[in-house]
Amino acid sequence: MVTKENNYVPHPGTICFYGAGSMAEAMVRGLIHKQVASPGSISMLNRSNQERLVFLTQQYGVVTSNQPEQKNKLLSEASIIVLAMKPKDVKEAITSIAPYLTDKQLIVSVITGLSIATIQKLLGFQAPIARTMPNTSSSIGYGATGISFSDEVSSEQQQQVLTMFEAVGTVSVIPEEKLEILTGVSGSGPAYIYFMMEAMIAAGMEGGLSAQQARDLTVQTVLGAAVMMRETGEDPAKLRAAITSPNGTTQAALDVLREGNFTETVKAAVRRAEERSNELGQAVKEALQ
Ligand SMILES: NC(=O)C1=CN([C@@H]2O[C@H](COP(=O)(O)OP(=O)(O)OC[C@H]3O[C@@H](n4cnc5c(N)ncnc54)[C@H](OP(=O)(O)O)[C@@H]3O)[C@@H](O)[C@H]2O)C=CC1
Ligand SMILES: O=C(O)[C@@H]1CCC=N1
Repeated sequence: MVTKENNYVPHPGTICFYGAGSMAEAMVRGLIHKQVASPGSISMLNRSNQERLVFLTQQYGVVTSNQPEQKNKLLSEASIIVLAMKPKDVKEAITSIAPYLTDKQLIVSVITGLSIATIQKLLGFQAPIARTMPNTSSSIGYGATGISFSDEVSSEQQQQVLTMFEAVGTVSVIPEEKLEILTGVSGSGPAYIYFMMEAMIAAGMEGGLSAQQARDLTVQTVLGAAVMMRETGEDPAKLRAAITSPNGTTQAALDVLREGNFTETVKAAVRRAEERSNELGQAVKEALQ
């Protein structure tokens, strides 16, 4: 593999998001809110959606573009490039920006399943890469992010990445091969909880609560359970046992969940997300061969 240089000197502290969708916005919102980066130091680039860029500029005051020349300049000048497009768009997107990047810039990927080796292959040089798996709760400072660093990432760059993600939640630095199962737990995880909440709200409304009451009660219940687990440090099974009176309502409800194979179903869902992450990465890899 080759190293690479060009005539641009990256501006320290500038972050360029290549891909301006849900995950990029969640991070930008968190970074600005926590004052880890100023709006003027952040650029957000996409393929074509102009309306989206207008919204992002109005909402966050960041620099945005979908114009090739301006995009290439913003990419060349950024010290950190965050890759935030869907796996299906990766090949075209990364190969098209590779000529404007150098190994002096840090690449942060939030792309599901895409390995460090594949990103370096697409770039054509040995870039320093932080492969991450955040989740959308980063937008309100409650994210949970897994990170693996390539050997080329300096300790100063590692610290920059940790600062970025710790500002928007918790961080687990883990070996790259564990990022897939982490995706199944925390990357996709918020969606499982929302799914459960949707069902609780629907049941509450079907039983006669107003939509607002069902929503408020469900939100407070999930919030209380999460905070309880964090604050007490207790095993969830013990917290569950404290609610479950013998022959009471909770036991009756949990019996219904068991009849529906609740534990096995949730585990299978997490493992399927892990497997899907592998499949997504493999598809990009195969497209390169
Ligand atoms: N959403 C989530 O909860 C999480 C997502 N991720 C990962 O983050 C990545 C992004 O996901 P998400 O934000 O949901 O996706 P979105 O579909 O919301 O956004 C994708 C963005 O990529 C842009 N894009 C696509 N192709 C190109 C290209 N060739 N050049 C420039 N920009 C391009 C799109 O631009 P345009 O609209 O103009 O086409 C759009 O702004 C994915 O890989 C996903 O796996 C990781 C953790 C959690
Ligand atoms: O569904 C996806 O592919 C991404 C990865 C984690 C959350 N959303």
